[in-house]
Amino acid sequence: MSSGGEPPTSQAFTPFWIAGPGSPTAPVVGNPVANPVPTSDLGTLGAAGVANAVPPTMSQDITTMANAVPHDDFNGLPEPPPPPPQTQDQQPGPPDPPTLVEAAPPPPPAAQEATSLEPPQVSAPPSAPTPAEVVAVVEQPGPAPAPTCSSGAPAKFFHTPSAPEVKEGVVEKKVKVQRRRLSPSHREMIIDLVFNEKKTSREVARYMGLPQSTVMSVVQVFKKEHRIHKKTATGRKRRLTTAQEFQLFEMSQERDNISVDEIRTRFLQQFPEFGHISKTTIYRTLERGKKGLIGMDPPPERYLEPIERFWGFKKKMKPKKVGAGEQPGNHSLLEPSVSIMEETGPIETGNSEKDISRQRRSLSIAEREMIISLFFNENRTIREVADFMHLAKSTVSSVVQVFKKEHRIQRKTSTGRKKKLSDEHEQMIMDILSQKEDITIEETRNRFLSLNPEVPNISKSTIYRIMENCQSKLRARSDMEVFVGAFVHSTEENPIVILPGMVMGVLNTKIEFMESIEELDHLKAEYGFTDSNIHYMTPGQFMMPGLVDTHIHASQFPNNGVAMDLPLLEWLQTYTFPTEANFSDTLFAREVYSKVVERLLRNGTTTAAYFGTIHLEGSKILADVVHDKGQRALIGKVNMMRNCPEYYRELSVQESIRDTEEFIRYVKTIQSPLVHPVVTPRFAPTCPEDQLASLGQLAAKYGCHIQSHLGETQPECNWVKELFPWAKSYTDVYDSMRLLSEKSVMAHCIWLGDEEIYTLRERGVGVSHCPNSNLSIRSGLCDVRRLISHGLKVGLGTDCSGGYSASMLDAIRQSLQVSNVLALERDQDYQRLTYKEAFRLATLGGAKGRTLGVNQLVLNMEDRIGNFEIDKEFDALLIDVTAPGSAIDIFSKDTIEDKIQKFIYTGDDRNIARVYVAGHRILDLHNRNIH
Ligand SMILES: Nc1nc2[nH]cnc2c(=O)[nH]1
Repeated sequence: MSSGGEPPTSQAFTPFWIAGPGSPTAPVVGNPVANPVPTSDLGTLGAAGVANAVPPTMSQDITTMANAVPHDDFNGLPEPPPPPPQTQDQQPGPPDPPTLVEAAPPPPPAAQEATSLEPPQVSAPPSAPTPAEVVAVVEQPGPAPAPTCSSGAPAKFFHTPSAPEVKEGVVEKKVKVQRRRLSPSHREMIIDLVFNEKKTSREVARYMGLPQSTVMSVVQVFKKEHRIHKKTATGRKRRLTTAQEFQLFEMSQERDNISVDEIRTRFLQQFPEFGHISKTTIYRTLERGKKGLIGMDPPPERYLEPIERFWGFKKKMKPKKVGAGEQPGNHSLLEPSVSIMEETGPIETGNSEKDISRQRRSLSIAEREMIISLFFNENRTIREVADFMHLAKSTVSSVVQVFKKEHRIQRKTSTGRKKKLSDEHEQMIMDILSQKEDITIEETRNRFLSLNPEVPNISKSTIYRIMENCQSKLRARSDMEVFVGAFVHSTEENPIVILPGMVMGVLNTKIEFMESIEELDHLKAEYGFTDSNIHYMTPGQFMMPGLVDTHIHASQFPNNGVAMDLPLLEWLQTYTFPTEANFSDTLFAREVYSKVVERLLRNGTTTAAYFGTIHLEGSKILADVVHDKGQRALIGKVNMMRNCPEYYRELSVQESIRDTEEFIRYVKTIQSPLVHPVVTPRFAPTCPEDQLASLGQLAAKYGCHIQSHLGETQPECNWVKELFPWAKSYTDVYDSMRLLSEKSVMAHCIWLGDEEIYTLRERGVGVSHCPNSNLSIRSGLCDVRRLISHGLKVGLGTDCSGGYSASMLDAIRQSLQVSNVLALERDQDYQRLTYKEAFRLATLGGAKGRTLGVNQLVLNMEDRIGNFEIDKEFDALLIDVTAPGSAIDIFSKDTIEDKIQKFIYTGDDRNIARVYVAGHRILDLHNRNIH
């Protein structure tokens, strides 16, 4: 248990700035709003805290607050200098960075920047913790991730091949690979790379060190066995070969102004067999070309380890088997084809039936596959194949004949006719496959055979076939979804881009293509989808990216819409801490968290950065609920241990770090690509230095995001000055504790000096602008224009329940109103936020600074979500401005832009017809089906 005990039960109400130390009055568990309570912790608040905590009166109105912000915009001025380096003569500094008991592993990339900073060279403040007080983050290996496949198919359908057999005595590694017989695991690897990873046979061949024809023939045999025609079982487009990719890229380089249409025409002239190629494929290839990635595909990670083992692996060569009638030196079952071609002459053959069949039998599997491939795929004649492979024509012909026969007669393989499995047996295999996530084929076979002793054997490829059927059934449900109609999103260059008359394809989790409607037939041909896959949007519908709430307290949802009468510090003690204390009750936690996640999804929030409470179990429940409901999220277990009530605080730094580490590990074991832990020190006043420093280390150790509050109110800022007298600023407190990095999100950031803004920018920190909360509890007017023009990443947050609405549409509107108010107070040149910019803040996020290079999402997920770029995850909302009963009125003269604007200003959840996260439809208004 994290909580420091049960809340006291007195219902008396005394504002905490009136109540003296030792007069803790207590909340009632249940409805803290109806029974507002003072802090029980005034003693720790300190005199200055009390003085500074006096709520700002209404005389501290908009004018004074706005003017209090140092607002020299840097528009038109040279880039501001970076924050000056700290020197010895500066004020007393932060405590020494904590020492780890055991060396922490090198920080993950995102944390590296912060970690590599020099610690401030200043003397320790009076309250500096000793190293022993700082809790060490002890390295413990996390659980190994279960195997997954990049195509998103369940991990159970793939298994890592074991190291292939290698013969000793062969010098060239490549030759060594080619000379061995293909093991079943190699075949599976080939199948996996081609069918699941969509690698070309050339790429696979190069990667595995095999002749391309061998790879092709394995693929061909597999396709035949599984009756896969031209297109693969996934219905996925045919891939370009590396040579074709090069061709496309070279064509694009020939002239500056060459059009994609022209490239396409020329490409199809050169490769008429290709039939159709979409513009998306061409764009994507050109992109890869520009980045120098063509031909550079790294192998999927899961194969690196076995392959490395393979390269370093020396195995004793098996004694060469020489079959009856075979000449030593001629090729045998163990002799691979390449060495035969390179090292031996043609095989001596007689013409008798017996000789031919003996020769056929003695061919290696790879050779037979090569024959098949050359004959069937490359359309060589028997004679050409025989010449090329130094074999007798009759041998080649007999292999071809047998292959033809075998594949016309169902499931007859080279090992002889297989007994067809009964339907019950097939079903049993499917059951075995689905019982365990990461089951291997070998294990499946063993289990099956032990359950059915009457079955003498079953081949791996039969299991593969059953598995493949199983998979295609699974896929059939989630195969490509295609949307036709209007799309709206933001890019770095334009806050709103409207794309009417487009067609977008979504495959599994990602956006596969986005093209003009004229391309529909091409795309159908290329991807093999039909009208049944297409959703045609009505004129009242459009698709937009999912909304991203960068700051929300899930645990404050019970207070949503109440208790707005006190300013931040009093509001926390009176309403918020008592409410959060209730989350020691796990049933209550589940009830609230289910409701808040559903509410957010209904309102189109596909990604959220959540604060939970200090409770470990409750925070785990939040992660579970989010995962179950399919939302993308960062989940934080809150850390706080001072200046908060005794009944709601962590008891020690050790406990805080231990529980937080357990929480991080727990979230990681969920193994969801969507749900991640975020280290969450509540804010500086509630966290002493040693706790902050240990949390900084923990975040670095696990490569976690970090979230907190910064510069929300003036009393809070004054208080921080007193609590951390050594710090240059509030921001410096977090910076000194290694809490600022590209993965950090700081909420509010209203009362920041320029130096603090530079620091945030240098560290790549994202800012969550929470306009509703800033107005509702009167914290101040955040000048977002100032933050953006200084190069900060900014997104929007609802900050429920400081803000009274959990809807991001409300956050958009309030951000515009705050900007309007600022504009009224500033000179004429002040650039208000436009509705388009606010839309971008709520989806992609904003960053004008060129230091970051690209438009970065506050949650550091810009490579995955935020807009409709190809290959991004499909997090999207289908908006219907004509939804029955909605608050929007549409007229015949309304343009698509009017409709979008009306939705932003007057729409609500009734207009959000569907919600998609990572390609999954998790809400459909017509079915009301949040899972
Ligand atoms: N708005 C807001 N600010 C905070 N600062 C510290 N805690 C909180 C909180 O819960 N809400």
